Amino acid sequence: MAAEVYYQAIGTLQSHSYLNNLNNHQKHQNNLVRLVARDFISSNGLSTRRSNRSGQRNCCVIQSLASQTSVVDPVLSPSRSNIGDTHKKSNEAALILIRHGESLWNEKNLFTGCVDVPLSKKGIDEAIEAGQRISSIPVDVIFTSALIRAQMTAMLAMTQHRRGKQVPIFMHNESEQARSWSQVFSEDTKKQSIPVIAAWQLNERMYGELQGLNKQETADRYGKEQVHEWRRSYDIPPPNGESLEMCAERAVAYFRDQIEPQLLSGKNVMISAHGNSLRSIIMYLDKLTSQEVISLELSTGIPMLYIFKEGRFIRRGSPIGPSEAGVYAYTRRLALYKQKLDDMFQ
Ligand SMILES: O=C(O)[C@@H](CO)OP(=O)(O)O
Repeated sequence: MAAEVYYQAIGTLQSHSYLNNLNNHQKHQNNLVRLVARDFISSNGLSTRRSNRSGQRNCCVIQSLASQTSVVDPVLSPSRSNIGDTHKKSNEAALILIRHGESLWNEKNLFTGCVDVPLSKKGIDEAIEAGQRISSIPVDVIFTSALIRAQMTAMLAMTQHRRGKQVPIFMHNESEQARSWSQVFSEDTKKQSIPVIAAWQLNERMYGELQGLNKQETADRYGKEQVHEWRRSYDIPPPNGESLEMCAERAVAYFRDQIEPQLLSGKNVMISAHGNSLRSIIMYLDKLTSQEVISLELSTGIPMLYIFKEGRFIRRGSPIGPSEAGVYAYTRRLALYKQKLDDMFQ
């Protein structure tokens, strides 16, 4: 008999907490659940029918055509970690995306774009909480934008990680001198570090002449619809700024050229970036259309986990907390990593 699984019951998929659309929250939540379900289904050879049971509007019922719907993968030891494993080539890796915590300009409701503004007090707390949520997920390499709010978020989050001796270290490759002056001369110390790579290509989309303007005042002046078009349409740029499409050209190209090879080699990657650079990357990962991406909203400081496996990205939601069992059941590799951390810190 075919097994029936409610989408929300697969581990603890928390896509809804990742979304923060103030006006159409529920509608977008349903859309995203459908989109994620569609991807899950296509990557698992399943078919769908919509539940008509009351109270389950968000649940896309997945009916397995196969005899099982297990999300547990073959045994693979965790990739390089501080707990004594050697780095093994693997076709599976974790990918964590985090939009930076609230910045001082988010707090003031100002268009920020490429202006380099730090986190607010609330943003600092959000980054620390994000770190707690992912503290038992392996991270081998970190990519951040060149902007301080994304870098603060990554570093604050990593202060919460249970990684033991590993230390995140910014790579300075901007010149030969920077490279040479930041060299590490101990192989052991190198093994105990997590490279942090800052790339301008992951920066927030450049907001042109809107940078520094108040979002509400701009809507009052130019009209809500015009401002919504500037903020969320795919291919309409704000005055002298980048459209999401333009932002995607550099952010997705960077992801494909620099980040995918890391995942392919089995390294677990964290990316700390921005609302729009991440929307463009998620559009690529989840194969969203230019219509679908309009309703994709990301909250500040909420991490999202993907599993990269056999060339596919499988969205696994946002871990609620470090001990959330469901997240670690996604793959045996994650479960083993967490188990080793638990044993170490007993
Ligand atoms: O101001 C910005 O840079 C961005 C993200 O905060 O705003 P928006 O919500 O329009 O994408």
